This record gives sequence, C-alpha cells and structure tokens, in this order.
Amino acid sequence: MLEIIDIKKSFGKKEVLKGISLTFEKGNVYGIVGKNGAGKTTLFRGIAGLETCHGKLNSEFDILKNHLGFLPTNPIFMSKITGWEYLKLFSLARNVKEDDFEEQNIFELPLSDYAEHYSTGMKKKLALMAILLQQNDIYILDEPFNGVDIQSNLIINDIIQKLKNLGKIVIISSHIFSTLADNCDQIHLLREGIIVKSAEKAEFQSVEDEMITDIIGDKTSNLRLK
Ligand SMILES: Nc1ncnc2c1ncn2[C@@H]1O[C@H](COP(=O)(O)OP(=O)(O)OP(=O)(O)O)[C@@H](O)[C@H]1O
Repeated sequence: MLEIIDIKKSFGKKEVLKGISLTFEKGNVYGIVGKNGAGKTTLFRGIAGLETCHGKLNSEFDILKNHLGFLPTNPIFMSKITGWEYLKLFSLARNVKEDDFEEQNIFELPLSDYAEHYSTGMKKKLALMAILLQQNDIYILDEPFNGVDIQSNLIINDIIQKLKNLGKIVIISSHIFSTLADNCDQIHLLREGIIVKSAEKAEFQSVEDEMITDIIGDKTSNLRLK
C-alpha cells in the first residue's frame, strides 16, 4: 500500500499541488487525468522523491525509491551511453544480475546504439524496459502511451495488466482517456492541483464527460458552425 497525505508543492508563488491525498493498493492500476499543467508530473515526481513536497507519504517500504520505477514523459539519457549500458545501469542499481537483454528486448530496440540517438518512442520504450528489469513493486508511468506506435501501445497495455496480476501498484497518467479506462481500476481527475473527482470503473463515463467539459468547455460553439 502507498498512501499520500495532503501533498503540496509550490514553485515560487505558484501553488501547483494544493493538498492531494490518495491511497494506492497492491494489484491495482490507477489513472491520473488532467489537462496540461494540472500538476500530474509534479505529483509523480513528488511521489518518486524527485521533487520535495510538503505532506506525508506512507508505504510498507523503508526506502520507497528502492521499490519504485518511474517512467518520465520524456526520458533523458546521458550522452554516449548505449541502450544496453542504460539497461545494465538500471539493473545494477537493483542488484539484478543480467547481461543479456536480447530475450527481454520485446520492443526490438537497437541496444548497441547510443540511447540519445533513439527516436522519442524508442527512448520511452528503453526507459520502460529498464524499470521493468528492476522488478519494482510500484510503477509510476507518466504518459506511457504518448509517442509510441500502436503495436507498442498494445504491448504496454499487456505489460500493465501483467503488473496488476503480479500484485504491483501501477499509477499512470494519460491524456487519452480510453487508454486509462481500459487499464485502470480507479481514475482520479486532477484540476489545478486538486483531485476534483475519483471514479471506480462503473463511473468512468462520468469522469470522461467531466474531463471533456473541463478541457474544451463550450469553446467550439464560438466557431458558429452552420
Ligand atoms: N520546475 C518548475 N518550476 C516552475 N514551475 C514548474 C516547474 N515544474 C512544473 N511547473 C509548473 O507546474 C504546473 C504543473 O506542471 P506539471 O508538469 O506537473 O503538469 P502536468 O499536469 O504534468 O502537465 P502536462 O500534461 O502538460 O504534462 C505548470 O504550471 C508548470 O508550469
């Protein structure tokens, strides 16, 4: 179980997270939806310990970061590091003794090439593969479907379901509601740093409707289409 209590974060005078409290249980997949700038990445970075926030974080793990894999929206790689070296680095960080990543290379990445030269989608797939090799207990995936092709989308869906069945905690953000609806047990709508709605599967449609209103409102009526 992972519990966050009254998480707050400001950048200068700008209050980005205004007191977020959520509970994440093992074997469940959670979605966080919200428009650009709602605070999704800041929340994720806060949970992952990459951003200092006010509030409390409870988990069964002594050192949470040793059990948590975070997939950033746009993974960044050191220069002159190959895909293989990146995977090795992440494996070593968790004491996973693995040298031959070819079998696990389900995205067929060119592991001997420099990671910085990978395409956007390939970078994301490499970063995902790295945290999966670590056998983490908690996975935080920031926009995992963004920038990857349809085949990889299906593979990522399958991975999320496998992680769920293995009893992991998976938290994902997406702008594409349908990908969350397919995968998640619970979805939280984040608006301007506050969770304004939390929904179980049966209520997903109402969250989607609310999200559409939140994002576009009645803007298109200004076009006066006839
Ligand atoms: N390091 C920072 N310094 C100042 N402001 C920041 C910083 N990081 C994020 N912000 C601001 O915090 C707000 C929330 O940003 P965040 O990236 O968390 O939103 P998001 O919901 O992930 O958006 P997106 O969907 O575009 O990724 C934005 O207004 C952003 O400009």
